[in-house]
Amino acid sequence: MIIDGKQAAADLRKILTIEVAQLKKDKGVVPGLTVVLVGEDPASEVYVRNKVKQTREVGMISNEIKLPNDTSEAQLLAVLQQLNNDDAVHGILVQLPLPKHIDESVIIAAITPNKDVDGFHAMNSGRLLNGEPGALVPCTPQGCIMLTKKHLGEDLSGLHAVVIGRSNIVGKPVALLLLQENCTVTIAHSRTKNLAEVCQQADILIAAVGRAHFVQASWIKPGATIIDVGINRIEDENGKAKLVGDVDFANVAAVCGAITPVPGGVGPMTIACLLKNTVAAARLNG
Ligand SMILES: Nc1nc2c(c(=O)[nH]1)N[C@@H](CN(C=O)c1ccc(C(=O)N[C@@H](CCC(=O)O)C(=O)O)cc1)CN2
Ligand SMILES: [Mg+2]
Repeated sequence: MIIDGKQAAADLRKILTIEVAQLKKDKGVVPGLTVVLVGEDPASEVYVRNKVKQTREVGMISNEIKLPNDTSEAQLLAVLQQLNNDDAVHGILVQLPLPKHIDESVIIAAITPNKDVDGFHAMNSGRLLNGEPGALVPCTPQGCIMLTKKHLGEDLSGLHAVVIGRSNIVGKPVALLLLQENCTVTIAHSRTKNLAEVCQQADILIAAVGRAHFVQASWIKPGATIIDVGINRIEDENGKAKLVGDVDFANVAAVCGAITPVPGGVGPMTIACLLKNTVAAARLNG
């Protein structure tokens, strides 16, 4: 079975459209998201355009602030301070990656935690770690759990989940979410010994390594659920640019029980969950 992330994202946006209308009716609050883009990375420009468009489509306010590549860290911090103080802005997102001369951790730390719709601020990762209410949870990990449940249902307890990757943005938070779901969780990474054997134990395998076609069919437990977070641009046999995941899709699909495609899997859920976090932030701040 192929898990359709595009459809799941459209379903979530439909629910959010109703919630946004309800929030406006009951509280007079229209959630507002501001996305800050520094520089001209072409992929980031596409993602930001899609974020702005989809935010508006569900009835929320969306603003984009485009800054030149040579924006200093201090200038970006000044923009964030203004947004932190603006009551009409419920969610703030700084598109990553930032130009090399800007320290991402300094920027993430400068966003008011209750407006941090990416869920990257230490206050939000701490809340997630402690299982506290009110955490804004990173979007891609939320999407991974929703897509896993599309196939396996709501109860994941007792299943062995293996996460390949330990980034603050995907690997660590998705492992914490799986633990909240009562999974037995293994975090594997570039130094893990016997990675194939570790993956063979997985009922749920989350691949977030950033290497095209890295996960092989021989690593897969028959019937496992595979969530592919990778977005790798490669050339096909005719030299044409092509987007592929971290999983050798064609061969793994023959062994597993269900798998997310790339494109059309986790990617669309990342933006839908950003909209969900913006509604949550409007409830926290509104
Ligand atoms: N501040 C953030 N920066 C980045 C994040 C993030 O969550 N917050 N994640 C990624 C980029 N990203 C969103 O920003 C993102 C990546 C991919 C997709 C997506 O829908 N992908 C499509 C394919 C699109 C294509 O052709 O390129 C898919 O997989 O079907 C959405 C959002 C890094 N930066
Ligand atoms: Mg940098």
